[in-house]
Amino acid sequence: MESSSSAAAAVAAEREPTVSQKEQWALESQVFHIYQLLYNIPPNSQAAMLELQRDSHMEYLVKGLLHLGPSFSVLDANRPWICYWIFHSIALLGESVDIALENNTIDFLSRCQDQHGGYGGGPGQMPHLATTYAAVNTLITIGGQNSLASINRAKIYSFLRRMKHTSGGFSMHEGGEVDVRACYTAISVASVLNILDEELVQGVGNYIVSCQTYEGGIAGEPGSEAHGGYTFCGLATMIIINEVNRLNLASLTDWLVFRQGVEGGFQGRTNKLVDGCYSFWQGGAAALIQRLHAAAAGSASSEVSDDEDSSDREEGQPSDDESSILIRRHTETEPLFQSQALQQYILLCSQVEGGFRDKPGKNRDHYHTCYCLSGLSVAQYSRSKDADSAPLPGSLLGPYSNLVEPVNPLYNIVLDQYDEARDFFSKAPAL
Ligand SMILES: CC(C)=CCC/C(C)=C/CC/C(C)=C/COP(=O)(O)OP(=O)(O)O
Ligand SMILES: [Zn+2]
Repeated sequence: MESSSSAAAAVAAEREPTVSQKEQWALESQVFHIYQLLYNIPPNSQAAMLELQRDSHMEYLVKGLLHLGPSFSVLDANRPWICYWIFHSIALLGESVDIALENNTIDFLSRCQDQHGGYGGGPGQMPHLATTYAAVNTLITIGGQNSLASINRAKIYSFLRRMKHTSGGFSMHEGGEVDVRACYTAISVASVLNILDEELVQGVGNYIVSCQTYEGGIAGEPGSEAHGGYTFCGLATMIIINEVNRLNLASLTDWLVFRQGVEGGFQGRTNKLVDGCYSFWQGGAAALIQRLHAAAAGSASSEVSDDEDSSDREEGQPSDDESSILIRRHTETEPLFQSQALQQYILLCSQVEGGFRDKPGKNRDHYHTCYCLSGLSVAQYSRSKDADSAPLPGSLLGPYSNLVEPVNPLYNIVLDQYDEARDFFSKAPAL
């Protein structure tokens, strides 16, 4: 029988931090020390500042919706984006808004829907791929029959076909620029609405491969500089169309991991400053690569054969098996980035009283609030075994109340809402 003193020693040894935990703590305190010096943070304030200020964020977000007015009458070509940034942030916080506000938003977005398909920045405005992506993601985030059924899939399909460009890519709008963002928004919308087919996919992979640069990241257009925003868009698109292995994933990964700065946040491109919004663009891309590794290791092969039935798929439509595996099953290995350091940057440097910002010295806005919270989610769940299982102990920075909802990183939609939409559109009639 074990003596009580050796049992106590065993317990103490179990509690003894491992070398890697000690290294992690040393790194965290070093990073915090840098913040204190840079941003004049008073001593002993670390714990309080590491808290997610949920109430003040909700207040800021709801005020943002009310500011759009009862009929969203402000003159702005970005209104579907504002809706997405706000509704997605609220969903990440696990909250919802008044039903009247939801109905107002559904009604407003219906009025942005063009009679020939796609959504514009406001009623009567030209349909645009970016605002179409934002409107569709908002309606999925609101969820429910009214919201999902308000999307005219057949007309969106015809809009997407009209935006298809001879290069294989897509134009953002009629006569507009062709770039990786356009490929992503078109393919993401088609995939989530279950209207993706060979005609839409044709040539997209070639176009994106031509945008991967010598650095390893992906540029907006062939010949331009690799950038986090476009790297996320290109990588997610290639996964959705099941052509991700055509990218040089080793050099993409190399490029990506070196974009995390000593401050803990990510920069968008080489030699630029870190910025809170890249917490998602780069952090989300890292999460996708991490899941590709898990899928390649075959950890999900049994799940595919059990759960996924591709027999009722439209002929010519790419299988979504690969992307489903990716989302459902993570990896048990360490994340590709310093997840705690990223959470520190988001909470200590980007968070303000109500909302998030690029960096200290900048003002908060809804775009940065959305992408900082999305990045926080990706970081918190970066060591979870499955898509919706709780983060492993030690991977959540700050109190448990900091935990936000998990997302499907391919679309950046909260997982529950994505699941509802997937189910809804899988039952929708074929076009
Ligand atoms: C879904 C969708 C529409 C995605 C958009 C992706 C995205 C954020 C692209 C970034 C565009 C870009 C080149 C910003 C550089 O800005 P900058 O020069 O001000 O910033 P930097 O100094 O950080 O590079
Ligand atoms: Zn930014």
